[in-house]
Amino acid sequence: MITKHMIRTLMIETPTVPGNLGKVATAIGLVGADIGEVETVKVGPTYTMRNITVQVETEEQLNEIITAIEGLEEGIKLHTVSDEVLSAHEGGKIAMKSKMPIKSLAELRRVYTPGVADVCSLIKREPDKAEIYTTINNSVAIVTDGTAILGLGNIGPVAGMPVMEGKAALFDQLAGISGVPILLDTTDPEEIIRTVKNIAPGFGGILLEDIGSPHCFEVENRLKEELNIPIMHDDQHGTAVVTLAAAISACKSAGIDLKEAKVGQIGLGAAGAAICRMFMAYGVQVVYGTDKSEMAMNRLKEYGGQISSNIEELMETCDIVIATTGVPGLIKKEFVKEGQVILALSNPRPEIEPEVALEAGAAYAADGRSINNVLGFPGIFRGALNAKSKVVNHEMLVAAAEAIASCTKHGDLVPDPLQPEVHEKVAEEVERVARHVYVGV
Ligand SMILES: NC(=O)c1ccc[n+]([C@@H]2O[C@H](COP(=O)([O-])OP(=O)(O)OC[C@H]3O[C@@H](n4cnc5c(N)ncnc54)[C@H](O)[C@@H]3O)[C@@H](O)[C@H]2O)c1
Ligand SMILES: O=C(O)C[C@H](O)C(=O)O
Ligand SMILES: [Mg+2]
Repeated sequence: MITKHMIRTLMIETPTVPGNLGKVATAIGLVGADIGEVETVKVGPTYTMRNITVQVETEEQLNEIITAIEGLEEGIKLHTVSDEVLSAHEGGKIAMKSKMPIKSLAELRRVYTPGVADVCSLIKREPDKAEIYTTINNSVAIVTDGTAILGLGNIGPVAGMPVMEGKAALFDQLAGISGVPILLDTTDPEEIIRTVKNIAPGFGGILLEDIGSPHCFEVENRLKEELNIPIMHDDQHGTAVVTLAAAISACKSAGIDLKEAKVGQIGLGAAGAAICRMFMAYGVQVVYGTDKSEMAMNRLKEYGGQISSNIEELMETCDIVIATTGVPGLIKKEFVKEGQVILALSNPRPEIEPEVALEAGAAYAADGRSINNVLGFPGIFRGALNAKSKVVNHEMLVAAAEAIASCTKHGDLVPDPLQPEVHEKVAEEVERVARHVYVGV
């Protein structure tokens, strides 16, 4: 079954007679669409109204469903077709809210002036007190210049805002962190660095998001040198953590030693380069790579990786293949080798659909929806902030990968991202390693 990416909700009326819902379901199924939720909105004496969610590949397929349902007789009526994903975004997904009630003058004076002046003066005298009396230490700036939004490319920061709001929503719900989207109207590395440094006093950490390569490398390295708070480019290190966790789990299930496996990467941009470095630092002996950019290939050589001249050659050589190109369908099913592990991580659509890779002989296959940095970044920042760490370093990232792998059931590649224990475990391990490094044990 190919994953279908368009989700629509159909409001359908059927006479309250057994068998009518079945006719609707058959009409949808014959077109090749998938049915998601079925919600009964109203059961009347003569008719029943339901919202049926369908997942389709294209507009044409949606139109075929509409025609098929309209063609059903016996009083079956299609009332509306709505796009619930779009509706869910109306007004945006996040808000800055007060934690304090302000309903009386006494409360107003406590929360704001004149009371607040004493708190300001205290922080002026003792700057460390900002950690206790402000939200700074629990806030992370989610910074993008819009140059590599998902696999959609350079669509600009405003078009990328739904992703940044999504990251903020995940920070809140999975780790209790206030994530604040910051959209930059520049793609110049120097300007990005200057801007982030100028806003840094308001944050306990900085998450760089969907900033394309190669400028993301300089931006991240310089900010790490010049600022004293945890900084992480999610597309690089968040992705590398989760990919390493998935590879550890796949190898454990398949009885292979990851360090001896031949790992191959298609796409060596922000995500690909970091995955390569992480796997090598973990102890993987050989990492092969291919990219259409010569600069990216040179980077691979610098890291000690081996170049494959094309995708076919890489697929032929490797046990574990990781793709981060942003190009849907790039890996043809004919390239898949029996028993291979294929992680096609591009969002919103992978280089090969997991179902296609499995049918073609892969032992394990997954896409960027399940192997996603959502499993890493909330807990990594929770742990770093709890430890009052000034950095996010390699040891903390490996601890996060091992924590994710330890929460994964045998036969799965990664755990369910909505399982709170996963994020708690990642946070706990990252905090433990960060504290260990700090006290210099
Ligand atoms: N699942 C996740 O958690 C996750 C996280 C980060 C990025 N990603 C996905 O990875 C993809 C890349 O993101 P990025 O931030 O690394 O972008 P990027 O622009 O930094 O890197 C993309 C790289 O792919 C290369 N490439 C493009 N087309 C190619 C082709 N036909 N053959 C070989 N190489 C090709 C480019 O030259 C570039 O080096 C995106 O689709 C993104 O959604 C997924
Ligand atoms: O944001 C995501 O869902 C994944 C990742 O950061 C991406 O850019 O694809
Ligand atoms: Mg991203």
